[in-house]
Amino acid sequence: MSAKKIAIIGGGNLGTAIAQGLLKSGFSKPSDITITKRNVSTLSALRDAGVRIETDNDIAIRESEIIVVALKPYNVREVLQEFRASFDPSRHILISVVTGVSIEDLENVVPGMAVVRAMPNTAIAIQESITCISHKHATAEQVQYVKTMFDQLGATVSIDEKLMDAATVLGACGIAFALRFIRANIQGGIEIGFDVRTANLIAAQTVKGAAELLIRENRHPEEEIDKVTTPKGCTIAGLNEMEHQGFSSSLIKGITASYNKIVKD
Ligand SMILES: NC(=O)C1=CN([C@@H]2O[C@H](COP(=O)(O)OP(=O)(O)OC[C@H]3O[C@@H](n4cnc5c(N)ncnc54)[C@H](OP(=O)(O)O)[C@@H]3O)[C@@H](O)[C@H]2O)C=CC1
Ligand SMILES: O=C(O)[C@@H]1CCC=N1
Repeated sequence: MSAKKIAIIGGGNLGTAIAQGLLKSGFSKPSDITITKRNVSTLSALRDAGVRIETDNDIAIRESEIIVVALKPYNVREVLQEFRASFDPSRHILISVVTGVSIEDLENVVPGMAVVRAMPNTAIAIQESITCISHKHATAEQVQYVKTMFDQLGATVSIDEKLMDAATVLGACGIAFALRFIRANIQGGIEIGFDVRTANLIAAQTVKGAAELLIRENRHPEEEIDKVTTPKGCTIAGLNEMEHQGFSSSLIKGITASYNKIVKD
Protein backbone atom coordinates (compact mmCIF):
# COMPACT_ATOMS: atom_id res chain seq x y z
CA MET A 1 0.00 0.00 0.00
CA SER A 2 1.64 3.25 -1.12
CA ALA A 3 2.17 6.07 1.36
CA LYS A 4 -0.27 8.95 1.05
CA LYS A 5 0.03 12.51 2.27
CA ILE A 6 -2.16 13.17 5.30
CA ALA A 7 -3.71 16.47 6.39
CA ILE A 8 -5.06 16.78 9.92
CA ILE A 9 -7.52 19.67 10.04
CA GLY A 10 -7.75 20.75 13.68
CA GLY A 11 -4.47 20.17 15.51
CA GLY A 12 -5.88 20.06 19.04
CA ASN A 13 -5.72 17.26 21.60
CA LEU A 14 -6.85 14.46 19.30
CA GLY A 15 -5.38 15.83 16.06
CA THR A 16 -1.97 16.12 17.71
CA ALA A 17 -2.26 12.62 19.20
CA ILE A 18 -3.05 11.21 15.73
CA ALA A 19 0.01 12.95 14.26
CA GLN A 20 2.19 11.58 17.08
CA GLY A 21 0.87 8.05 16.47
CA LEU A 22 1.45 8.31 12.71
CA LEU A 23 5.04 9.35 13.35
CA LYS A 24 5.72 6.77 16.06
CA SER A 25 4.31 3.94 13.93
CA GLY A 26 6.34 4.96 10.89
CA PHE A 27 3.10 4.85 8.85
CA SER A 28 3.88 8.39 7.67
CA LYS A 29 7.07 10.34 7.15
CA PRO A 30 7.02 13.67 9.03
CA SER A 31 7.05 15.58 5.74
CA ASP A 32 3.94 13.65 4.57
CA ILE A 33 1.86 14.99 7.47
CA THR A 34 0.35 18.49 7.49
CA ILE A 35 -1.51 19.66 10.58
CA THR A 36 -3.58 22.83 10.77
CA LYS A 37 -5.00 25.16 13.37
CA ARG A 38 -5.38 28.91 13.70
CA ASN A 39 -2.96 29.39 16.58
CA VAL A 40 -0.02 27.16 15.63
CA SER A 41 2.15 28.06 18.65
CA THR A 42 0.99 24.85 20.37
CA LEU A 43 2.38 22.71 17.53
CA SER A 44 6.09 23.49 17.93
CA ALA A 45 7.00 19.93 19.02
CA LEU A 46 5.46 18.53 15.81
CA ARG A 47 7.16 21.26 13.77
CA ASP A 48 10.50 20.28 15.36
CA ALA A 49 9.79 16.64 14.38
CA GLY A 50 9.49 17.73 10.72
CA VAL A 51 5.70 17.79 10.43
CA ARG A 52 4.28 20.54 8.20
CA ILE A 53 2.37 23.13 10.21
CA GLU A 54 -0.25 25.22 8.37
CA THR A 55 -2.87 27.81 9.15
CA ASP A 56 -4.31 27.53 5.64
CA ASN A 57 -6.71 24.58 5.37
CA ASP A 58 -6.98 24.99 1.60
CA ILE A 59 -3.25 24.35 1.10
CA ALA A 60 -3.28 21.43 3.54
CA ILE A 61 -6.23 19.76 1.77
CA ARG A 62 -5.02 20.36 -1.79
CA GLU A 63 -1.53 19.05 -1.02
CA SER A 64 -2.75 15.86 0.72
CA GLU A 65 -4.75 12.75 -0.12
CA ILE A 66 -6.08 11.69 3.30
CA ILE A 67 -7.94 14.44 5.16
CA VAL A 68 -8.55 13.79 8.86
CA VAL A 69 -11.03 16.26 10.30
CA ALA A 70 -10.47 16.68 14.06
CA LEU A 71 -12.49 19.83 14.65
CA LYS A 72 -15.05 20.49 17.37
CA PRO A 73 -18.62 19.42 16.57
CA TYR A 74 -19.80 23.04 16.71
CA ASN A 75 -17.53 24.38 13.93
CA VAL A 76 -16.89 21.38 11.68
CA ARG A 77 -19.75 22.15 9.27
CA GLU A 78 -18.79 25.81 8.97
CA VAL A 79 -15.09 25.05 8.34
CA LEU A 80 -15.78 22.26 5.81
CA GLN A 81 -18.32 24.48 4.07
CA GLU A 82 -15.65 27.17 3.69
CA PHE A 83 -13.18 24.69 2.14
CA ARG A 84 -15.58 22.49 0.16
CA ALA A 85 -14.03 23.64 -3.14
CA SER A 86 -10.61 22.36 -2.01
CA PHE A 87 -11.84 18.73 -2.07
CA ASP A 88 -11.46 16.41 -5.05
CA PRO A 89 -13.59 13.25 -4.63
CA SER A 90 -11.44 11.35 -7.15
CA ARG A 91 -8.29 11.91 -5.06
CA HIS A 92 -9.25 12.56 -1.43
CA ILE A 93 -10.38 10.30 1.40
CA LEU A 94 -12.20 12.24 4.12
CA ILE A 95 -12.04 10.84 7.66
CA SER A 96 -14.03 12.49 10.45
CA VAL A 97 -13.21 11.86 14.11
CA VAL A 98 -15.76 14.48 15.17
CA THR A 99 -18.20 13.46 17.89
CA GLY A 100 -21.92 13.34 17.16
CA VAL A 101 -21.88 14.56 13.53
CA SER A 102 -23.22 11.96 11.10
CA ILE A 103 -21.68 10.76 7.84
CA GLU A 104 -24.76 12.04 6.01
CA ASP A 105 -24.41 15.53 7.54
CA LEU A 106 -20.78 15.78 6.48
CA GLU A 107 -21.38 14.33 3.00
CA ASN A 108 -24.05 17.00 2.50
CA VAL A 109 -21.55 19.72 3.40
CA VAL A 110 -18.92 18.42 0.93
CA PRO A 111 -20.95 17.00 -1.98
CA GLY A 112 -19.35 14.11 -3.83
CA MET A 113 -17.04 13.19 -0.95
CA ALA A 114 -17.50 9.85 0.79
CA VAL A 115 -16.84 10.17 4.52
CA VAL A 116 -15.36 7.49 6.76
CA ARG A 117 -16.20 8.13 10.41
CA ALA A 118 -13.63 7.01 12.95
CA MET A 119 -13.67 7.18 16.72
CA PRO A 120 -10.19 6.73 18.22
CA ASN A 121 -8.98 7.77 21.67
CA THR A 122 -5.95 9.72 22.83
CA ALA A 123 -3.90 6.53 23.30
CA ILE A 124 -3.54 6.77 19.53
CA ALA A 125 -0.44 8.87 20.32
CA ILE A 126 1.30 5.69 21.50
CA GLN A 127 -0.37 3.29 19.02
CA GLU A 128 -2.74 1.92 21.68
CA SER A 129 -6.08 3.30 20.52
CA ILE A 130 -9.22 1.31 19.95
CA THR A 131 -10.66 2.94 16.85
CA CYS A 132 -14.25 2.25 15.79
CA ILE A 133 -14.89 2.82 12.08
CA SER A 134 -18.05 3.16 10.02
CA HIS A 135 -18.84 4.23 6.48
CA LYS A 136 -21.72 4.49 4.00
CA HIS A 137 -20.56 5.44 0.53
CA ALA A 138 -16.78 4.99 0.73
CA THR A 139 -15.32 2.39 -1.63
CA ALA A 140 -13.90 -0.87 -0.30
CA GLU A 141 -10.44 0.40 -1.27
CA GLN A 142 -10.89 3.65 0.67
CA VAL A 143 -12.17 1.81 3.74
CA GLN A 144 -9.27 -0.63 3.54
CA TYR A 145 -6.76 2.22 3.48
CA VAL A 146 -8.38 3.86 6.52
CA LYS A 147 -8.47 0.56 8.40
CA THR A 148 -4.83 -0.16 7.57
CA MET A 149 -3.88 3.29 8.86
CA PHE A 150 -5.74 2.92 12.17
CA ASP A 151 -4.49 -0.68 12.55
CA GLN A 152 -1.01 0.85 12.86
CA LEU A 153 -2.29 3.04 15.67
CA GLY A 154 -3.84 0.35 17.89
CA ALA A 155 -6.79 -1.94 17.26
CA THR A 156 -9.77 -1.24 14.98
CA VAL A 157 -13.34 -2.48 14.91
CA SER A 158 -15.94 -1.84 12.19
CA ILE A 159 -19.32 -0.84 13.58
CA ASP A 160 -22.70 0.32 12.33
CA GLU A 161 -22.89 4.11 12.40
CA LYS A 162 -25.80 3.98 14.83
CA LEU A 163 -23.32 2.73 17.45
CA MET A 164 -20.88 5.63 16.94
CA ASP A 165 -22.12 7.61 19.98
CA ALA A 166 -21.82 4.51 22.13
CA ALA A 167 -18.31 3.97 20.74
CA THR A 168 -17.44 7.55 21.66
CA VAL A 169 -18.45 6.96 25.28
CA LEU A 170 -16.93 3.50 25.76
CA GLY A 171 -13.72 4.04 23.79
CA ALA A 172 -12.92 7.75 23.66
CA CYS A 173 -14.37 9.01 26.96
CA GLY A 174 -13.38 5.64 28.41
CA ILE A 175 -9.74 6.73 28.56
CA ALA A 176 -10.73 9.42 31.08
CA PHE A 177 -12.93 7.00 33.02
CA ALA A 178 -10.09 4.47 33.25
CA LEU A 179 -7.62 7.15 34.30
CA ARG A 180 -9.95 8.37 37.05
CA PHE A 181 -10.16 4.76 38.28
CA ILE A 182 -6.37 4.61 38.36
CA ARG A 183 -6.17 7.96 40.14
CA ALA A 184 -8.52 6.72 42.86
CA ASN A 185 -6.28 3.67 43.28
CA ILE A 186 -3.28 5.96 43.64
CA GLN A 187 -5.09 8.02 46.29
CA GLY A 188 -5.95 4.84 48.18
CA GLY A 189 -2.42 3.52 47.71
CA ILE A 190 -0.94 6.64 49.28
CA GLU A 191 -3.30 6.36 52.23
CA ILE A 192 -2.09 2.81 52.92
CA GLY A 193 1.57 3.71 52.73
CA PHE A 194 3.00 4.18 49.23
CA ASP A 195 4.65 7.33 47.88
CA VAL A 196 2.84 8.73 44.85
CA ARG A 197 5.32 7.49 42.22
CA THR A 198 5.30 3.92 43.47
CA ALA A 199 1.50 3.95 43.86
CA ASN A 200 1.19 5.30 40.28
CA LEU A 201 3.39 2.53 38.87
CA ILE A 202 1.66 -0.26 40.81
CA ALA A 203 -1.85 1.01 39.97
CA ALA A 204 -1.16 1.61 36.25
CA GLN A 205 0.71 -1.66 35.67
CA THR A 206 -2.03 -3.57 37.52
CA VAL A 207 -4.72 -2.11 35.27
CA LYS A 208 -2.57 -2.85 32.21
CA GLY A 209 -2.16 -6.46 33.38
CA ALA A 210 -5.90 -6.82 33.98
CA ALA A 211 -6.66 -5.47 30.50
CA GLU A 212 -4.06 -7.77 28.90
CA LEU A 213 -5.64 -10.81 30.60
CA LEU A 214 -8.93 -9.98 28.87
CA ILE A 215 -7.45 -9.02 25.49
CA ARG A 216 -4.86 -11.78 25.14
CA GLU A 217 -6.84 -14.60 26.74
CA ASN A 218 -10.28 -13.45 25.51
CA ARG A 219 -11.79 -13.97 28.98
CA HIS A 220 -14.71 -12.41 30.86
CA PRO A 221 -13.60 -10.24 33.83
CA GLU A 222 -15.50 -12.31 36.38
CA GLU A 223 -13.54 -15.44 35.40
CA GLU A 224 -10.32 -13.66 36.34
CA ILE A 225 -11.86 -12.06 39.45
CA ASP A 226 -12.78 -15.54 40.73
CA LYS A 227 -9.07 -16.43 40.68
CA VAL A 228 -8.22 -13.51 42.96
CA THR A 229 -11.02 -13.70 45.51
CA THR A 230 -9.79 -16.05 48.24
CA PRO A 231 -12.68 -17.16 50.51
CA LYS A 232 -12.80 -14.91 53.57
CA GLY A 233 -9.93 -12.98 51.96
CA CYS A 234 -9.12 -9.31 51.56
CA THR A 235 -10.10 -9.05 47.84
CA ILE A 236 -13.74 -10.04 48.34
CA ALA A 237 -13.91 -7.80 51.42
CA GLY A 238 -12.71 -4.84 49.32
CA LEU A 239 -14.88 -5.67 46.31
CA ASN A 240 -18.04 -6.08 48.37
CA GLU A 241 -17.46 -2.79 50.19
CA MET A 242 -16.95 -1.07 46.81
CA GLU A 243 -20.23 -2.53 45.56
CA HIS A 244 -22.04 -1.51 48.77
CA GLN A 245 -20.83 2.03 47.99
CA GLY A 246 -22.23 1.81 44.45
CA PHE A 247 -19.04 1.15 42.47
CA SER A 248 -20.42 -0.68 39.38
CA SER A 249 -23.64 1.31 39.54
CA SER A 250 -21.79 4.66 39.53
CA LEU A 251 -19.76 3.60 36.46
CA ILE A 252 -22.84 2.43 34.57
CA LYS A 253 -24.66 5.65 35.46
CA GLY A 254 -21.64 7.68 34.34
CA ILE A 255 -21.55 5.88 31.00
CA THR A 256 -25.25 6.46 30.37
CA ALA A 257 -24.97 10.14 31.45
CA SER A 258 -22.10 10.58 29.00
CA TYR A 259 -24.12 8.88 26.24
CA ASN A 260 -27.22 10.99 26.95
CA LYS A 261 -25.09 14.14 26.76
CA ILE A 262 -24.10 13.26 23.17
CA VAL A 263 -27.50 12.13 21.93
CA LYS A 264 -29.48 14.97 23.55
CA ASP A 265 -27.14 17.85 22.53
N1 LIG B 1 -10.02 14.62 22.81
C1 LIG B 1 -10.44 13.36 22.70
O1 LIG B 1 -10.07 12.47 23.47
C2 LIG B 1 -11.35 12.97 21.57
C3 LIG B 1 -11.97 13.91 20.78
N2 LIG B 1 -12.81 13.51 19.78
C4 LIG B 1 -13.42 14.50 18.92
O2 LIG B 1 -12.37 15.08 18.14
C5 LIG B 1 -12.65 16.45 17.87
C6 LIG B 1 -11.49 17.30 18.38
O3 LIG B 1 -11.42 17.17 19.79
P1 LIG B 1 -10.19 17.75 20.60
O4 LIG B 1 -8.93 17.49 19.87
O5 LIG B 1 -10.34 17.26 21.97
O6 LIG B 1 -10.55 19.30 20.54
P2 LIG B 1 -9.53 20.52 20.53
O7 LIG B 1 -10.32 21.74 20.85
O8 LIG B 1 -8.34 20.20 21.37
O9 LIG B 1 -9.08 20.58 18.99
C7 LIG B 1 -9.78 21.22 17.97
C8 LIG B 1 -8.78 22.09 17.27
O10 LIG B 1 -9.38 22.67 16.12
C9 LIG B 1 -8.65 23.87 15.87
N3 LIG B 1 -9.44 24.70 14.98
C10 LIG B 1 -10.52 25.46 15.25
N4 LIG B 1 -10.94 26.09 14.13
C11 LIG B 1 -10.12 25.69 13.13
C12 LIG B 1 -10.05 25.99 11.76
N5 LIG B 1 -10.89 26.82 11.17
N6 LIG B 1 -9.09 25.39 11.02
C13 LIG B 1 -8.19 24.55 11.59
N7 LIG B 1 -8.21 24.24 12.91
C14 LIG B 1 -9.16 24.81 13.67
C15 LIG B 1 -8.45 24.49 17.26
O11 LIG B 1 -7.27 25.26 17.33
P3 LIG B 1 -7.26 26.85 17.02
O12 LIG B 1 -8.30 27.43 17.92
O13 LIG B 1 -5.86 27.26 17.31
O14 LIG B 1 -7.62 26.96 15.58
C16 LIG B 1 -8.29 23.25 18.14
O15 LIG B 1 -6.94 23.03 18.47
C17 LIG B 1 -13.96 16.76 18.58
O16 LIG B 1 -15.00 16.65 17.64
C18 LIG B 1 -14.05 15.68 19.63
O17 LIG B 1 -15.37 15.42 20.02
C19 LIG B 1 -13.04 12.20 19.50
C20 LIG B 1 -12.44 11.23 20.24
C21 LIG B 1 -11.57 11.52 21.36
O1 LIG C 1 -15.59 14.92 25.81
C1 LIG C 1 -15.81 15.00 24.61
O2 LIG C 1 -16.81 15.59 24.19
C2 LIG C 1 -14.87 14.38 23.61
C3 LIG C 1 -15.52 13.28 22.83
C4 LIG C 1 -14.82 12.02 23.21
C5 LIG C 1 -13.74 12.43 24.06
N1 LIG C 1 -13.74 13.73 24.25
